[in-house]
Amino acid sequence: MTLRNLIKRAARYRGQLFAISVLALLSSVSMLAIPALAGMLLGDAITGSVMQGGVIAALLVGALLLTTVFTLASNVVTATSSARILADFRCEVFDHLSHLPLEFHDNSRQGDLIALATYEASRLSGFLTSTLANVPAMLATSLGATIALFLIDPMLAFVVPVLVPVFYLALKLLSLRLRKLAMRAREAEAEVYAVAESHLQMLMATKTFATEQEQAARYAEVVEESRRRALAAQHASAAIGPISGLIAGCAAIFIIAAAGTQLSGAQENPAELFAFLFYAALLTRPIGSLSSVYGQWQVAKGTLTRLEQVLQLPEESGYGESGMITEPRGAIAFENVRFSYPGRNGPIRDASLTIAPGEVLALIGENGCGKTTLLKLMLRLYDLESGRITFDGRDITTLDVRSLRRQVGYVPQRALLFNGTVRENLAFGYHGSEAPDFERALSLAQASAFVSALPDGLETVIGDNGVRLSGGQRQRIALARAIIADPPVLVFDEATSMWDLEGEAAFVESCRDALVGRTVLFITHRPASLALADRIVTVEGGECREIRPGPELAEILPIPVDDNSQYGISTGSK
Ligand SMILES: Nc1ncnc2c1ncn2[C@@H]1O[C@H](COP(=O)(O)OP(=O)(O)OP(=O)(O)O)[C@@H](O)[C@H]1O
Repeated sequence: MTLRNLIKRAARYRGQLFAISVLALLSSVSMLAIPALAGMLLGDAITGSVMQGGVIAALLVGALLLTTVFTLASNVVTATSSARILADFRCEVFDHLSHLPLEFHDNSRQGDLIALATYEASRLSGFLTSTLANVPAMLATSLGATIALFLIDPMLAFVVPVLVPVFYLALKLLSLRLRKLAMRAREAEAEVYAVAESHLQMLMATKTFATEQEQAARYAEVVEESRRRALAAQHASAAIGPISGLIAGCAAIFIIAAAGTQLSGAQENPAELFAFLFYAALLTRPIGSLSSVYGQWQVAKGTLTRLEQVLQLPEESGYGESGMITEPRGAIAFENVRFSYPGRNGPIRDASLTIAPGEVLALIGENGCGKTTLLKLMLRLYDLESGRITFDGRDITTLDVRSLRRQVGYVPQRALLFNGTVRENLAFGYHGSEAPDFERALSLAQASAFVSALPDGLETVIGDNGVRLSGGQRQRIALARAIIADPPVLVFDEATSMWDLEGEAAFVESCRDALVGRTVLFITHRPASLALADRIVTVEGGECREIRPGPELAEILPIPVDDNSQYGISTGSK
């Protein structure tokens, strides 16, 4: 199964792999001439035939030159192809990972996936180009050397087949152990990536809790484990070459001894004796390499299995040509929606909710009741257990997910920014053909003042996750980004939770006009934002329930009734 997968995968690069094989073959063919010529040269030197010796020496230099040129060319093509294949593997793994459902990512370790897309992919490309493509040349050298030995002494015809099973058995025993060790080494290496990544992400917490020593100790622990496991695998792998070399060496001695009677006449023809010895020596090289190919194949098999495990996972459904949304209105309906995360019961049990185009709806409810989950379900980031969600009356499962998601400007609880300039971050979700209106979006998101105060304005680089900005500033950039995308539906998940009250009030004010005609869903408990809502819905016990203005709303809101009125919310108690 794995071999078939590898062949399928390698088929895409047959041109490059063929070129490597041919060059390596040519190199080994020219190399095969060397023992015969060297034998003749030595024989002539002993018998004193100087004239012929000059020609043979020239031929020998020619064979050496050819071998060097072909080996060089093969190495260059190997390096070029390996880099190409690695780049393709990386992109394929990355592309597949970004199309896998969120559920997969929720249950995976990022470090593990990064290891897969980087060093595991490089291992496989190396195996294909440096090892597999050289197998024909190794076989050709072994076969050529064996034939040459046969021609010199036919008695070997009986000796060589006897050696094959001995080789096979020794290799089988070694490689079984190697495969297990390589798998364990791979797991430990992935753990090193995972711990390093998590440590860097948690650096702020590490510093504020002053746990640098504990983190360093934890990292040293996984590094040590990885070192031990890698060493064990390398020892097993390193043993294969010398052990097979030893067997091959013993075999060469055995062959010489077995063919001793024939070679006793060597004094008359020393060229044959030398050629024979050189071919016997030449034979040990490809046999040693072929046996380490076997070991490397065991390691590559582990890598390939892991890659296939991920690459065979089905991508999110809904990526297709059909189900495009051409004239969005922004009507959304949840109909008896039920959804549970894997291994959990809930949080959404039977949620029904209808949102009209252009309506502004606030979702409230206690922590963990399922508000964010509802928004994610609307974006089809997870599949429902039962019920359905519609967009403009069409079941979202019949829509192209990209088309659906492009109708929605989603601002998550934690602003997701990357290490680029403010401008690049703002343009991240923009698909329009005209230049995006940065100024308007920044002004709506109350971000114009602070962005123009940044050292390079829009061109300021904001660091990983926008670390060089404050929490509220990050949220403003994330919000401006959603506005720039100009979608008919805007979804704000606690998007202003870090804003100062003044900024939030100004945002609400500017939204009154700017967001007219758009469907807006937002999760918030902040009165200023709630003031925007046409309706307020709470999520309770996995269901949605509308809250009418009145004492209930006053009870839910974490501020006095009088303060609510200041933001234009009617609690009905006056
Ligand atoms: N990826 C996940 N896998 C498993 N359970 C999850 C996942 N995401 C959320 N949950 C669980 O689902 C429940 C609802 O989470 P959700 O984020 O929707 O709550 P919320 O109402 O938005 O909460 P908050 O007000 O704290 O943001 C919680 O109990 C949470 O533990």
